[in-house]
Amino acid sequence: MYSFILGNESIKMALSVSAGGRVWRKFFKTFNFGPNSALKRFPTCTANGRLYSSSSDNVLVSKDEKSGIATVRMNNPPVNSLNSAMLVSLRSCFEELENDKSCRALILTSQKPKVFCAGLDILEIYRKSPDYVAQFWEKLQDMWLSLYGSRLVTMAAINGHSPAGGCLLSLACDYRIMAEGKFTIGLNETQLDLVAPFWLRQTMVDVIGYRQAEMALMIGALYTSNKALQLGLVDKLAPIEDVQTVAEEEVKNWLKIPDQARAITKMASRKPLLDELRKRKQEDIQTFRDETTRESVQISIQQYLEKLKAK
Ligand SMILES: CC/C=C\C/C=C\CCCC/C=C/C(=O)SCCNC(=O)CCNC(=O)[C@H](O)C(C)(C)COP(=O)(O)OP(=O)(O)OC[C@H]1O[C@@H](n2cnc3c(N)ncnc32)[C@H](O)[C@@H]1OP(=O)(O)O
Repeated sequence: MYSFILGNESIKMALSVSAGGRVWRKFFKTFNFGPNSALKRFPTCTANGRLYSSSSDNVLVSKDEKSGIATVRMNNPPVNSLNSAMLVSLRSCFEELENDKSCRALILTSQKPKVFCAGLDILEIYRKSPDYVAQFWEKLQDMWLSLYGSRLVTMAAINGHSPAGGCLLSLACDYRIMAEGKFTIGLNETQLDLVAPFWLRQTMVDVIGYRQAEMALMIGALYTSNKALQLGLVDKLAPIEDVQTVAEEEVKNWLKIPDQARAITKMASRKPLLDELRKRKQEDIQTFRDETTRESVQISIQQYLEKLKAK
């Protein structure tokens, strides 16, 4: 019964041979997984189990065939900022791993220690056309839907700074291990005169609770690793050189839980937010386009960029 969850077809197969099939059938009927749901897609994994067909090397993937644990390393120097190409590569990588029946978990980390991800590439929203920023935002939404809605165990191995979009990636995972030391994490959008969208704000609330999230979001707080651990924004700390090993150990613990029960439980708790974004996708894109192209916001972004360069 507890076979991998690969897509609708294999779920149906599992149900038909299972004594408890009726229960699961009722579950899937009740939750009516949407068109983008990881649980609904049919797998298209390659014959030899190797995957990832991106033509660029901004995302590096390695997979341990025995354990089914894939490591996804962001590789967009100098700071892994999320530009359009990066968002497309990440999404395609997450989807390919999702559809690889031998993959059970993914660890998301940075190829360049000290910076996990500097967030959205600010240049992608500076003096760009409304259509361009709209397309950019949709790429972010799609990447997030694929990571947050993944059937896999997803673990963020945060081996450096993780502001804004870096924190977004971390919050979309199931568990967060962060490097000890001077590194920071948080949703600092308001410092750039930006407002985090509802789906991102909600993940912060879900992880650290309403009061702390409300405060953190309003002041655009960036927390040190220690403070982040105290708040529950990350789950564990490790010396920077051990973050990957600790993540692998933690994943192995998670993989002791039967995949199907774990994934269904995860989806049951995440489905409302996934559905809400799917439903309000166009409205969310429009808000982003209108907000970011506003002259006053463009001036704030320009000032922020100047501050970054002058650092
Ligand atoms: C529907 C909703 C409607 C409206 C909402 C609108 C928007 C919501 C968006 C919400 C989602 C997420 C938003 C974001 O992610 S915004 C990005 C925020 N990021 C940051 O504030 C981080 C900025 N960077 C840093 O603090 C540091 O770079 C960092 C990560 C601590 C690393 O420090 P260090 O190693 O010292 O590296 P440098 O600072 O010297 O940077 C090297 C180089 O990279 C440039 N750079 C850094 N970060 C970015 C970035 N995010 N985008 C583009 N470029 C970046 C930096 O300027 C340096 O460039 P140089 O040319 O000087 O080498």
